[in-house]
Amino acid sequence: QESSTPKEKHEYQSDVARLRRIVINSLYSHRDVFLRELISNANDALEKLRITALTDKSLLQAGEPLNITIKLLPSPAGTGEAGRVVITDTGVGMTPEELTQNLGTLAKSGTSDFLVQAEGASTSQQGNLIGQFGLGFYSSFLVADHVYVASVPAARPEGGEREQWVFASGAEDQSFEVYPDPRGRTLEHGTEITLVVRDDAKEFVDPKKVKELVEKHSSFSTTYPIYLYTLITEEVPDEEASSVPIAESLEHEAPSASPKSEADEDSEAAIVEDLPEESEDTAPVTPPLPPMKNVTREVYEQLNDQPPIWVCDAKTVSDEEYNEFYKSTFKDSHDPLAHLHFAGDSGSTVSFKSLLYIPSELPPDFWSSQMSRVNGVRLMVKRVFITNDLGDDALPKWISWLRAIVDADDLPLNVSREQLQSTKFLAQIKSILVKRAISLLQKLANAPPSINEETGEEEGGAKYKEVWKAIGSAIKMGAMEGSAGQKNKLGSLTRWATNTREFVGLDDYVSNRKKGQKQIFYLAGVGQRAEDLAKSVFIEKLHARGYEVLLLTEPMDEILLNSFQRWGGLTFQDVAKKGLKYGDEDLDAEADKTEQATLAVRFAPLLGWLKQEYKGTVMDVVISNRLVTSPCAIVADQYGYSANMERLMAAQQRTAKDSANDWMAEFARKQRSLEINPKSPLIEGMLRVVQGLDWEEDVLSDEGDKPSREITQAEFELKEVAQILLDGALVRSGFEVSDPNTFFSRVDIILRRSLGVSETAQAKVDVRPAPPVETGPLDWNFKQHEPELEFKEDPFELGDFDYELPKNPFSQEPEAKAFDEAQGHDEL
Ligand SMILES: Nc1ncnc2c1ncn2[C@@H]1O[C@H](COP(=O)(O)OP(=O)(O)OP(=O)(O)O)[C@@H](O)[C@H]1O
Repeated sequence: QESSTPKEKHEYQSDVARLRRIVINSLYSHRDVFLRELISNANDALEKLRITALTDKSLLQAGEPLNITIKLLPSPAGTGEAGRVVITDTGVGMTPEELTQNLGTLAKSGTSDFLVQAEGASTSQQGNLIGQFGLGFYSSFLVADHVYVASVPAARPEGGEREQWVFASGAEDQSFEVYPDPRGRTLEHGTEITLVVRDDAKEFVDPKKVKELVEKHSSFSTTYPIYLYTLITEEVPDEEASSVPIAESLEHEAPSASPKSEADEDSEAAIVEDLPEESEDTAPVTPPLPPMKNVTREVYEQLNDQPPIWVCDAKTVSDEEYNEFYKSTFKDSHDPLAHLHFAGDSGSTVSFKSLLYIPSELPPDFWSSQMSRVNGVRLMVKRVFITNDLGDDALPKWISWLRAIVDADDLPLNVSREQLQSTKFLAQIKSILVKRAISLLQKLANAPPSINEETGEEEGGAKYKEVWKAIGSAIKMGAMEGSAGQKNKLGSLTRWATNTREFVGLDDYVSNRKKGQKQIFYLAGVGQRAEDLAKSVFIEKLHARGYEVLLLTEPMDEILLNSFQRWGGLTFQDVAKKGLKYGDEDLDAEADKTEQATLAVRFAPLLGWLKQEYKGTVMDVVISNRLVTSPCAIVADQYGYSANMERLMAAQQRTAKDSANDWMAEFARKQRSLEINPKSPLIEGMLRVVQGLDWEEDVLSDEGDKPSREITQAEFELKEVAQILLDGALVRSGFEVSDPNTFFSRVDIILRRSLGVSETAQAKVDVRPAPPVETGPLDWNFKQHEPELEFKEDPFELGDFDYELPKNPFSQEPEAKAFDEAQGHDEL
């Protein structure tokens, strides 16, 4: 394709060069995808033409063929090329401007982000990433050194004629050329892509290989015929060179004289048996061989003459075929997790066939994108693509991950989306798809676990684990915003981790409840791991008693559960809040009551003292029924925030600051109680100290917050312990301590006391300051190894830092000098 016409040279957009490099680098072992990509582009161009021709009749004359042809051509001798693959479609084609724009730049959104990600990834990760991004035209360079794209637009450009132009580029080039095709017009309209195949990719010029690839990747992906054009050279008798016409000479000769194929030999063997035996001396007459010559024929063979997959009988289609069809149609490099193939009736007398797929992950922009009208439903009429934009009848956001083909039999071919919308068809289709997808999910979720005999792996229920991992959060979203009917079905499909099991449905939880249990217990900790939540102080007694607790780790979990209000007749109970009932309290009611009454009397002094101590911080101090080993916990009241809710609210307030929220948060913070564990030795110890104090009368006569009486050393120390106990309870219960510095200073004192170390002794601080400010010029030419900065030995003598600790009035030691900030800095 040498041209004498002046060629316009264009630099590739820098992103294109980067993408081509990644494609070529990472996909060497998946080179064969190039054919799928180019066929997919050809299919798109044909669809585009057919659809625009519905409104602009001038674009397509009646009877004009819409098809794709793959030609495999040998290369001229001595060129060093392995051959050429030429893929031609009779689609919309491109103007010279479109050739430059479409093939020289990347218009895809998110390209830059993708490139940054891909460049930082390993080669195999790159392969995966690219699979998701879509390779498109640039995959040509996986097998070709040079690519020529000749194209004629179907539409006449404004004020001009339709011309055939060429886009040409080498695999290594930083630029490409666009010029009028020196061959003139060879195409009516459409695009012809010529790949000059590299020597190491010569397998792709082999018809057998190409047939195999089309069968594997593309046979179902286009409804337009794909033809394979090959040149076949055969040896045939040369009639002209023969004096006797061959047909005539054969008439007189024995069958063995004709050039034989293997089949001929077989049939001849069969005939020989029927012939009368010849005497040994009758030698067979050997006829003269006719002269032969090589004849090259053009052969067109349709590669996709089978009907599209969705109209086939499901029994005749293998899983692999379903998966291949999915990957090429929906441009996904991963197999789908499940499919459903069914025929239906829309309810408005339109019958249709449909094929649904659950992809292996949510689309990358699932959470970030606004509701998109265009999603993964491809609407066809009589096998011909109509639209993938269902307008207002697009699938709801929660299920927009669904990939589906819907092919209606009884609609006119030239129907437009607007016309469809005026009928009820689209709305009916949408509701049928959602219903069917939910029933597919239910089937997977309820499949009993079974063992695959070949692999020995668990199947059935295991498949749903994969599905849940991939789209579980979308199912939760559906359960939250779906209609009442959907809410229950989707709620049944949700799965949770618990303290005893990993993957539990709500129905399963309910049937596993203990006698008398009226609550579904849950504990929420957004962003935490379920196994860490399972160790929470709030679960210890429930766990020890054998109750199951749902562990919620995603932000919407708690809101979702509360939106159900009840499940299977049980209410939901946050175990970090008041109101926890085991349901068997009545069984041992008398014994329990007596024990509670005894404990209440015994611990009354401690409860009273703690209530006084924590006044304004917690609402109440009570004896706990939920602790086993931990000494205490902070429990939110019904209207208070659990630690989880408090964190969520705090995150929200950072974005939406308003005083009503602040007020609410402050109110909620106060709605909590401290529960103490009467069985804990620490609590027992505190009780003993309180019993030794003489404080009750003082407090009763006290009007202010601070008792007017003298505080003894024992009470002072108990106050410190009480503060640490409260902060510890907050942390244990997942809350934040209000002032971590004070908390740790207190811990510090207790540690010193237990070690017999002075409570006021200061740490010796000896810090070498940074050298003086650099005044010399900046050296931009950094050497690989910069010389080490030199410091003088111990250049400054620093004064000791003092660290202020809360002062203990009972300490026998002289008071330490307070840290003077200004003085400290002066010294520096
Ligand atoms: N055979 C063709 N006929 C007409 N236009 C084409 C053809 N092949 C490519 N194009 C144009 O070139 C553009 C870029 O093609 P490319 O294959 O790189 O990306 P894409 O098809 O948009 O995306 P992807 O293939 O990744 O889904 C296409 O959007 C289309 O406009």
